[in-house]
Amino acid sequence: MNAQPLLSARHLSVRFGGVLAVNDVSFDVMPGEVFTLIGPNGAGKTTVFNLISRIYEATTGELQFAGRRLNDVPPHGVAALGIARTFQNIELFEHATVLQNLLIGRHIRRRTSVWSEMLFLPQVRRAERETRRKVEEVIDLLDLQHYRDAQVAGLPYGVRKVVELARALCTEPRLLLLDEPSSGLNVEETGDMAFWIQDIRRDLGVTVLMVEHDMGLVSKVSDRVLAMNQGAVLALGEPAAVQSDPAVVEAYLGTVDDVASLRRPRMEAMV
Ligand SMILES: Nc1ncnc2c1ncn2[C@@H]1O[C@H](COP(=O)(O)OP(=O)(O)OP(=O)(O)O)[C@@H](O)[C@H]1O
Repeated sequence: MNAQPLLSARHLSVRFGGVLAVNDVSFDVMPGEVFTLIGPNGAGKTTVFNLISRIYEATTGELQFAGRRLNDVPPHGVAALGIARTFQNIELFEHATVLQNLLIGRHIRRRTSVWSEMLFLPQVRRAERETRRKVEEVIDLLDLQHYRDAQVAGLPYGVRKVVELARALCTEPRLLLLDEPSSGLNVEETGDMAFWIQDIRRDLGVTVLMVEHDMGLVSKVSDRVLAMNQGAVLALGEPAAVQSDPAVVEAYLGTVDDVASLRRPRMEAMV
């Protein structure tokens, strides 16, 4: 693994009125890894994503992406830097086809000017061919051939999640932010999602930063996990170590005493 982090967060804090949504959070995401944020509801995970996407402004702290300070980049400049994201609630053009959604997603990579587009100059034709090639590569990778010309609105929820993933990949990101990729999926679809994430990392070399609640998926695909609670970092390390960390168990289930009292009735029921 390369020694330079792709994404670096230092002492990030965000305050919304009286709520300290993110409290002095620091972490590095290394190139090629799958790094996952976990934590109970309201822990601050989505706020961290919104800081990286530049939707929110940090109250204090710094973000760097590929050695560049992110704090000064406007929200519309983030994708062009090589950061793509999916959302907890899918955000696609419902009345367009899968292919059209992917072509729109790809469009931000285009470097051709309006004039050259109007005149359909050779560089525009080249860019068009390259766009098609990339979109078809993503369709093949995520096995979407069957849905290429289908309207998004008519697709099952699980397929729409994969289309959203595909659209993010069409921008050829270096960092992919996945906000709860398993939300709304059944067990089988969640298993498929784990394979897609592993394929994306292996075949495209894309670094993944994910927020996820499903611990099965987290354990399967993550290299490292950062657990948060009430805005602050609780634990950082390999998935199994973080999940068994007493502070993490307590944050999810209440105090250690609460956990013990939850267990007792079941033990008694067994005797
Ligand atoms: N725009 C906002 N204005 C005010 N408070 C906010 C805003 N966004 C988030 N918060 C608050 O910040 C805290 C952290 O919220 P956040 O959505 O980041 O948590 P989360 O860990 O992503 O939770 P979940 O797992 O439920 O999505 C919560 O108390 C939330 O109410």
